[in-house]
Amino acid sequence: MPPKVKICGISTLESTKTALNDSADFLGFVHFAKSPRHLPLEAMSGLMQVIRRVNVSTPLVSVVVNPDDDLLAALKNDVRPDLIQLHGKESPERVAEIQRLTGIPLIKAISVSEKADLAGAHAYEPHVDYMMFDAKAPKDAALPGGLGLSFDWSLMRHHVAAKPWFLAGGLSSANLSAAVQESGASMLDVSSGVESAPGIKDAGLISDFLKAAKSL
Ligand SMILES: O=C(O)c1ccccc1N[C@@H]1O[C@H](COP(=O)(O)O)[C@@H](O)[C@H]1O
Repeated sequence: MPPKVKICGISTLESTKTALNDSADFLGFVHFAKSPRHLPLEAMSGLMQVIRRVNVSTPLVSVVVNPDDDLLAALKNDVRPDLIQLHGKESPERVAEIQRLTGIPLIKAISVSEKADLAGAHAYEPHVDYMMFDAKAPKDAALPGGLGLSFDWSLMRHHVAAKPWFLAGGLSSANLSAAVQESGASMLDVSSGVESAPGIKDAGLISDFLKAAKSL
């Protein structure tokens, strides 16, 4: 079975069309002011409404970082994504609270640089539908993800998980086969690996990535 793919950091209808034509399994939209992929909530909501007119089956994911209750209320009441991806330093208790507050299925991203980072993942599992494992950002980085950095994929090999998980960080059409082989991932998440410049999605690279993943 080929891995499922989430194309993340989408901000235009053009890249949405390419991703859907080539059978992306999830589409991600980032709301984080420091990101070159940042979408204000109104724009995210508008784009999602347009997408839903032509496609109701592909889950649409709002990616946020340490969201406060006001942002969660806006996501729940106005944007209404299928999933919320938490890509900050949210504690397991906060994730449980976010689940209660929104009722929206969650993806929790964990930053990984060494095996010990994986142990903390289990505490989140009761509160989420999916986990995500992404490379740990450098201390001085402006973003917690979307940096095109990978981690040692073999760390995932013996990870026993109660929830399905995405592998993220520095993936591209050139390395995804090795990443799947080394990590055992059945779900992939990509952003900068399908861009020509930070925040600029490239139709050819999106297509290449999806075709390479679907051919595994
Ligand atoms: O992409 C961003 O700008 C971003 C901002 C804030 C939180 C998360 C973000 N991106 C997530 O990181 C992964 C991996 O990115 P990459 O493929 O290494 O560029 C991306 O898919 C998003 O889920």
